[in-house]
Amino acid sequence: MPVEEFVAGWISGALGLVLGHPFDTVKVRLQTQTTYRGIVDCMVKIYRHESLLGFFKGMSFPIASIAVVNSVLFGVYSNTLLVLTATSHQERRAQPPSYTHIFLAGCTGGFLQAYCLAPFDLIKVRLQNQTEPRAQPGSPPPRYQGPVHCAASIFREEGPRGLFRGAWALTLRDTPTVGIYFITYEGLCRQYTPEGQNPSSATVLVAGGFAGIASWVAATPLDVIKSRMQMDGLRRRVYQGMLDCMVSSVRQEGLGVFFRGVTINSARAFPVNAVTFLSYEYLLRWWG
Ligand SMILES: CN(C)C(=N)NCCC[C@H](N)C(=O)O
Repeated sequence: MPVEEFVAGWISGALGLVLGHPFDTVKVRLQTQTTYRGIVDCMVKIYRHESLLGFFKGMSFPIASIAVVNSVLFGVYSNTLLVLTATSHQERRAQPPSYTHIFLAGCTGGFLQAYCLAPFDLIKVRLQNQTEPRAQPGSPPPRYQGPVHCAASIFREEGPRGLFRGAWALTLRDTPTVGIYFITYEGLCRQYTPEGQNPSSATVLVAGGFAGIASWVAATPLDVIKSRMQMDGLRRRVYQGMLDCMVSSVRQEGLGVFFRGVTINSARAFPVNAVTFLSYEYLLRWWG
């Protein structure tokens, strides 16, 4: 099994993650809290109360976990294509796989990465939602004092299954949308690249960026539900399950609730995935 795809997936994912984390914090707050009037209001409040560091809350765990999550995503995607089409990454420009194969390989990668991602994503969302400024002498400490403390507290208070809260919504969010992610990327690269050649850097950047936007727009409804399920149980359980969360969110906030955070999600998705695909492609060409 070729391992380069796993390593390239890890490095490219880490670069994208650092670039996109501040946007991600704003998105999570908008999806789960009702105190903000919009993106700008949320950004100003975070900056005023929590300083620039507020935007980077909850980033250390995703950085540590990206090695597993993104390498599973890209590694499983590429190796599934290898099984389906008997072509390696280098051979795929000359013998392009069908869109059905790309979609199936993307869904497989999305499904498996969701399981690795679930506990890390939960901890990230819980930490991002802590609105207290950095600990100051005399002020009460925030509920979670860091990722390890957060993981241990969830384990103690909610049991081992608590670490997988929201995992179903996450799996449903990622399985089809990662298929969309790779189809959009490949489709755009093929459109703007002469047959048999490698796409140029500009094409990779644009195709990666739009793949990010297309997949995140499709993912936003379940992203909202996933974030709410992950925050549920913090004080008391509000939702009986995913369906109950959907129904009560729509009852209280209307259908628009499914598109909470879609603008910031898209603004984040473009640069993150442009950089992710560019570094992924170049690392593989370099090693190839
Ligand atoms: C819509 N979804 C779930 C995706 N497209 N997932 C693939 C990876 C996305 C990238 N790490 C990011 O954080 O944007």
